[in-house]
Amino acid sequence: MPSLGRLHLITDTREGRDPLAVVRAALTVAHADLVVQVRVEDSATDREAYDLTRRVLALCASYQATCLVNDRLHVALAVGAAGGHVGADDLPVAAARRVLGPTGVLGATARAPGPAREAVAAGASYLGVGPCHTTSTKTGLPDPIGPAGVRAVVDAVDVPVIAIGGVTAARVPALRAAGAYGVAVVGAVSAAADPARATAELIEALTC
Ligand SMILES: Cc1ncc(COP(=O)(O)OP(=O)(O)O)c(N)n1
Ligand SMILES: Cc1ncsc1CCOP(=O)(O)O
Ligand SMILES: [Mg+2]
Repeated sequence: MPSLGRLHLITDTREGRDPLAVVRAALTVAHADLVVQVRVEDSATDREAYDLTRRVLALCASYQATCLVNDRLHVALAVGAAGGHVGADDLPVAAARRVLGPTGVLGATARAPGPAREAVAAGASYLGVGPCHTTSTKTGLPDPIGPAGVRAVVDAVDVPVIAIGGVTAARVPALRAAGAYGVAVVGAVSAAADPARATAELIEALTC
């Protein structure tokens, strides 16, 4: 498997957002360092998810960037994306691994060392760990775990840990110091006045 990018941009498909414009802007800066995870609203149809993912994948292909699909692994397979990401309400990690096959990139959400170890044993190739900080992008989340919570998971597994939840460029150094391999963001790029600049700041923070 090629090495995983350190900056994961998760699409924001809420009303009034323009996910393709944001992905395009981020790719012009981050190129192959970017992983784009296509995440649609639960209310979106599979056809909508499929159409968006095809377009994101085409953009990613121009920059040799990686495209993953959140939750809907059949969409990932249908478009030929590199893999997908699952959490507690999605397919179990072992089932997701069977769907994607041995070479697909499979992310799994984990917030604590025990579940993190289980996810890796079941076939996760990286872990999304958080929420690290408070976020308004997703509701119903448990309390933030902070850099110390990230460190606890990092110490328990031997796969890349991607910190998620309220991540900004200013918060990257503490997360990296805690052992995070990379970060996943929605708002830090999608809600920025200048998504390309916001991407550059995140990349810079990740490479320091
Ligand atoms: C990199 C990364 N980490 C965590 C998540 C969250 O996934 P999940 O817990 O399944 O929640 P939803 O995103 O599906 O609402 C993620 N998507 N990516
Ligand atoms: C999908 C998800 N899972 C945990 S936090 C989160 C959203 C992160 O969004 P933001 O980067 O805007 O805080
Ligand atoms: Mg999910």
